[in-house]
Amino acid sequence: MRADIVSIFPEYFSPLEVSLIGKARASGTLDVRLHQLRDWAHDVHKTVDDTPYGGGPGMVMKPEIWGAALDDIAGDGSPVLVVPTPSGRPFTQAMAQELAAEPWLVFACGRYEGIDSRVMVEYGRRMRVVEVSIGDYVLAGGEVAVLVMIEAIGRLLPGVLGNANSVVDDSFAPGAMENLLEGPVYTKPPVWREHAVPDVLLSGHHGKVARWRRDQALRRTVDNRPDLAARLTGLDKHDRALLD
Ligand SMILES: NC(=O)c1ccno1
Repeated sequence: MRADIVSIFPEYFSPLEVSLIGKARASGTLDVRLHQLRDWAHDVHKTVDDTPYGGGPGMVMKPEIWGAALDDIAGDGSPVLVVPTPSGRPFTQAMAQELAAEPWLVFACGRYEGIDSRVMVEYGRRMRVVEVSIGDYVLAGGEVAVLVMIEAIGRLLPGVLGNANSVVDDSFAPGAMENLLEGPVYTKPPVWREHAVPDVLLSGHHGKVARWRRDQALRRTVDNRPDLAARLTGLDKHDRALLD
């Protein structure tokens, strides 16, 4: 996968040089290319924003600058243009899976009050444009949201995770874990400051361990995400007794 990131703060993305994503880049699985948006602004101050039509606070990012940058980066290609914004569609594990199947993503990091909306209309004519929110809160710009998305997407790429099975057991992963949060996890020692690991996990009985883990996931989902619990399907009598 190729991932182009356009930002006025490309230095935000140094974390993409370490850990799993750094290894994915080194192996060639993920080709991240950073672009300084101001390189397409040719006035002496490298201006990328201006006042909003209709008045109101803040500044809006200029369409000409974004157009020049995206034309150069995308050329005649048709990447998926991903625009982080609080007003976008929710970024979910399912969307991460969907985007991980794409060969080429271009991330446009807005700042100030956002990018002139005509940019998304213009590029929607020649490529898929997704405006995405990582949560119901407002950040100072799209950079942190792109870090989140690249991590969530990059870990799904073939060979990035040492154990591909761990993706299957992810919280929110489509399938058995969909709408279920992961339960508690433990490692050695078996007792730590009087806190003992649940006996079932030491039993070696795989069936009982699986049942216990699902019960814990159900309980955590009901406690922390009743909205997800309401969407759970395929629950048996045992599950329902836990939820009530
Ligand atoms: N919530 C978000 O995804 C976001 C992106 C930029 N500002 O907030």
